[in-house]
Amino acid sequence: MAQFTLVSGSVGLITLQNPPVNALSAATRQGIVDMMNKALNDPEVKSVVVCGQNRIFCGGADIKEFGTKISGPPLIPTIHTIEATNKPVVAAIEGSALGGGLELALGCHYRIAHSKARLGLPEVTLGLLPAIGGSQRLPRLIGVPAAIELITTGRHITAAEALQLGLVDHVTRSSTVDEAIKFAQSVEGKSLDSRRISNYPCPHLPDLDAVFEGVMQEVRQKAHGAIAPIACVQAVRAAATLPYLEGMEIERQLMETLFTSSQARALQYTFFAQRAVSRWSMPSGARWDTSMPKPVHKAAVIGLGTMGRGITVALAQAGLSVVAVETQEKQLKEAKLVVSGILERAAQRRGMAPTLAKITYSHDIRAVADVDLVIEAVFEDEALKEKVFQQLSAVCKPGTFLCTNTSSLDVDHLASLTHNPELVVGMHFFAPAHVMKLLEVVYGSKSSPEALATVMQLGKRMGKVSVAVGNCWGFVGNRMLKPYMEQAFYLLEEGATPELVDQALVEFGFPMGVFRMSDLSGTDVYWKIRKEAEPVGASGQEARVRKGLRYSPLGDLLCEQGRFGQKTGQGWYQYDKPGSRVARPDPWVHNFLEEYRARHGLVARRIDHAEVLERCLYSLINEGFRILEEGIAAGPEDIDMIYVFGYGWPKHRGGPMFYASMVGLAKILERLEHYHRAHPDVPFMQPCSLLRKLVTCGSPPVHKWKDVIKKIHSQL
Ligand SMILES: CCCCCCCCCCCCC/C=C/C(=O)SCCNC(=O)CCNC(=O)[C@H](O)C(C)(C)COP(=O)(O)OP(=O)(O)OC[C@H]1O[C@@H](n2cnc3c(N)ncnc32)[C@H](O)[C@@H]1OP(=O)(O)O
Repeated sequence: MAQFTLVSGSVGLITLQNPPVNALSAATRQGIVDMMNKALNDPEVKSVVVCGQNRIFCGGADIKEFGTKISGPPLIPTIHTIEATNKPVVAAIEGSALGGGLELALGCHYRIAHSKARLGLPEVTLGLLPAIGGSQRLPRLIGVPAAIELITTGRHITAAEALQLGLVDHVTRSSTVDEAIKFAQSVEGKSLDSRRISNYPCPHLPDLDAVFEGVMQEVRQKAHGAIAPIACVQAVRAAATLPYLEGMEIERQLMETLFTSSQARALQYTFFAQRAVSRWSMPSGARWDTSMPKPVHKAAVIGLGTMGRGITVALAQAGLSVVAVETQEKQLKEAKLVVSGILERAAQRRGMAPTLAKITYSHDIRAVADVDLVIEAVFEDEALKEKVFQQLSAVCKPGTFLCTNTSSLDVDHLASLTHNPELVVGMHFFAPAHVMKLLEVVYGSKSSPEALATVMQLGKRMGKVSVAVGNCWGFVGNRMLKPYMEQAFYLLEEGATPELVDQALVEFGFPMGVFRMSDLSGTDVYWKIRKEAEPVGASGQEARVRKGLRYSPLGDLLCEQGRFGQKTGQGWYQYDKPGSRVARPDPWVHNFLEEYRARHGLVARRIDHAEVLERCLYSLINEGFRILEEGIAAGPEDIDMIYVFGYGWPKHRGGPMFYASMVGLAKILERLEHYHRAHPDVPFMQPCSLLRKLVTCGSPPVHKWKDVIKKIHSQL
């Protein structure tokens, strides 16, 4: 797990060996301890270089060990030994030096990095803090403000930025290990007094209290209830105000609290779930490792509205040649300006040349004749999309993959209009498409494994978290949103205000509540979908029952007043002017709700946050179980990643299905039964049979659910 070699006569080269990322597993830590002792006790060794096998220094602590009984030696004493020795120790950083890996490097006397290396302390993203001395050494080395920023965001930085911050001593484009060996020899026998970071005083900051107060406020606001960022600030404050060893004790105490927290478990689950969803499978048995993607060099986007523009940017930034098609001249002109602007600003931020030349614009759909893949992103209108798919099937070269960015239409139906339905796949992007990480990749009943593999690969190239899902109304994300929004409307009918519902959801950790979100995306978006799905509710109709089931027309009534949300300056909230982002409670809405309740003989009652969360979240979770039962999502991780990366579900709660397992499946079942008894006309509250089955099986942990689902499917 770590190898020692004597090189150049006097340099002890210690190589971490734990593929794929040389994580600090118990065996690797033992290897480091043993090899370091060997190097420091060997009189032939005058200096030491630490590096990692396969051109990666170290990906940090072994995350798989968290949540298990930790064995093996701790690293802190070894890092103290390294720092205290009189033999110079140089870290040769290639690939990544992250978390515990960077903390190990901070204990070395010198750090040399390859120009392509990435460095960071991402522990916060796993619900932890850099607890191998990182929270104490980093501020001493690069100053409090920069250290706080890096530690509380967990951002990976480039070698160039690390050099600028003083985190590394030298950056090289040639062999890092060779340079480190030469450098180590050049400093053999020299004093290391000025190289021991734990001896540094923390750079002085005037008005420390005010600085930390401001930082804490900012971090708290961004954390949405996550505790690790707060602990990170407290640890850095200890570094800034206490002697090193006292700071280390604070670091240890804070870590003790975080290490066993449910938030850390959720965030670590998210880390692995994010990687697990790329290992997709289809009900037919086709899988990621047996299906070959086709190369995609040139792609086309049809329709340059908001979504089409974002998709064009994402494709160009992924290095593809793009044909962007828009039939309306004015829209085409505007799109060119917007797309170029986004690409130029992004390139400027990255210090690179923009990729404008990669895009050709056309108002003629025939311009897509030679592309490998098309993404249709025209207005969400069934007849229009049908026409586009028929045209695409006629003009594209054989073998071109045809994708639709629909959020609600039937992928199978669109596929049936083409000559090759096996080449059709849904690509459900989220706005803004070049920013949002989630891509729902929807396979239809005829989509080929090759088509799915190609689109999943393209999603990866675009930097998306791509999740393969089956074809059904709303796919996974929007389908689960329906019961959530429905419950929010019912709560208003029963006495809640939009502010109360939203506040409960924000306190849970969502960046915004359901009504604020609805105002932001436009209250008319779901109005249109509702009207298409249930055309019975003509304008003005207030019936609270549809097809024998409870229905709330509140959203429809609001839209009939022209209150389409932020863009019109009025929705569930009021805004200073159309487009303004500051939402204020609106007495008009309160009156509207009171009048509505009076008209329907509804008596407002007191509703608390717990009820809001149970009704909105448990009904959404229940639908998640139905999706799993039907095989629309392959596993709970798929649903969770869709919610975390597309719907603002707080990462530190792991996604709805993980959250359900943390709350306890028996409790979720009991509460759903309770609400279903109270509202028998709300089918979304009727507990799904998979949930019942899991509870009967003793509520297994989330990673075991697939076994129960497989059994259900095999019995079907
Ligand atoms: C009771 C109280 C006790 C209190 C005290 C207990 C103390 C216990 C010790 C605590 C130590 C705390 C301080 C240190 C903490 C840490 O270091 S936390 C880890 C920090 N590191 C990271 O967050 C890095 C995570 N990894 C990455 O960002 C990327 O993987 C990468 C390194 C940049 C490489 O990216 P890429 O090339 O894209 O590959 P991936 O697909 O992401 O990964 C490849 C496979 O490797 C697995 N993996 C990656 N990192 C780790 C890791 N650190 N541990 C375990 N496994 C890792 C990843 O899952 C992939 O696996 P597969 O999916 O199976 O292929």
